[in-house]
Amino acid sequence: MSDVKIVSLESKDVRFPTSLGAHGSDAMHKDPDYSCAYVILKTENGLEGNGLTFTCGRGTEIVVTAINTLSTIVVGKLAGEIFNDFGNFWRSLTSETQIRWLGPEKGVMHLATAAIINALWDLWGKIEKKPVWRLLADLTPEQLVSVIDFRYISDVITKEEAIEILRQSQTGKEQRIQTLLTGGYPAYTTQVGWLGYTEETVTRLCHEYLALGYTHFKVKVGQNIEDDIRRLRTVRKIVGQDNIVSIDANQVWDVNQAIEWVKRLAEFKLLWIEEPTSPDDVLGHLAISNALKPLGIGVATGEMCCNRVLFKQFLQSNAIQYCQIDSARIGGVNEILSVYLMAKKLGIKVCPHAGGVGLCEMVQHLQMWDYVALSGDKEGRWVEYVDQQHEHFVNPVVIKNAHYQAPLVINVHK
Ligand SMILES: C[C@H](O)[C@@H](O)[C@@H](O)[C@H](O)C(=O)O
Ligand SMILES: [Mg+2]
Repeated sequence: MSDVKIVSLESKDVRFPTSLGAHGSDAMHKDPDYSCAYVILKTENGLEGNGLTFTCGRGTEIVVTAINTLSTIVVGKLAGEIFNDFGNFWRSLTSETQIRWLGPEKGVMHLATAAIINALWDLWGKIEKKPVWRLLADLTPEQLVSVIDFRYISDVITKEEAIEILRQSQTGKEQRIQTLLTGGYPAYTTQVGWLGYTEETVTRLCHEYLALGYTHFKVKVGQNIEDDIRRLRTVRKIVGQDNIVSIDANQVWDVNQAIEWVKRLAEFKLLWIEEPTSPDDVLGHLAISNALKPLGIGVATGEMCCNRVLFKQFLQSNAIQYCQIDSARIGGVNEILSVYLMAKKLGIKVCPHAGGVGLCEMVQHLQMWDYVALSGDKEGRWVEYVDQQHEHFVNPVVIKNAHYQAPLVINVHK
């Protein structure tokens, strides 16, 4: 492991005026300006680790300040010192004796943690000269588990159990790597259904994405029931009955309102309703899930789930059927791995949230690792795909026939 020192951390406030075109708009976030708080770690031998967390415009400066506050815990450390004991380093970042009061392990501080932790994984990948999915897949079960902080989740999964699950999942790994390298990983798209798009735009985009090979489309709902019915009718007419349609309300409803509203949309044969209510309301999601089960509609959430503890409760109580981890919301790769392990143990599918700025670029690595080294399964799982802001990345995602192509090389930006 490299003994190279991390000599600086720079954080940037990067914003794009996407609200001008209503790109990314939903019932709750009517005018998002896709933005990010971006982290650049530099080592003494000239390597860079890049990471980010996604934001919607105003307030990004607060996340940047939080990153700067945490930077003293990272700068001056040897990379090897961090990566050889990553679980404990993660805990030192989230349990700093005074800063912890600002979270703990949630909100702005956890977004900042995610940006720093993701930059560290990028750096580790560059040191090992491997894309992160491959770095993860090549770690032994013991090494992988050593990056995770099991505090608060050991009642559901212990270190030893996690090692055992990972050991069992080694069977067939090489073959799955080959399958991934040839076929990629399935994507679904939300690009067709932003709430602020006109009927004409939705129609055009549905045709376009159908022609690109997509089979699963997500539509924003929740502002006006008549509009939702009209829009879903349009989408269904174009994509047909055999393709999949899901909906996303971005937390606008009360629990009973969610049940009533979604029942009125059930005729459109929906796979899931995403974020029907508050992202913290485990029992509310359970009530919605129970009410919609007879209609064949699942419940999905996760893009604003604050940490592994809340994910534990959603998974434990069967309140959700689709677990939507987000690469930049909880405390970065280390904590997300613990959610994948709990989901695997409890038999719940992970379908990551992506889009934003750089979320597709980051989360593809985690889902590819999951396929290769943990769940071993792609059936009924997709990574979200949104066609925005990819051009700003040195290694943008590559999608072919609605499948994410596994990143192979590391192009280091100089
Ligand atoms: C404000 C954002 O675009 C959200 O609407 C978006 O992340 C969305 O919830 C999604 O699932 O893609
Ligand atoms: Mg969503």
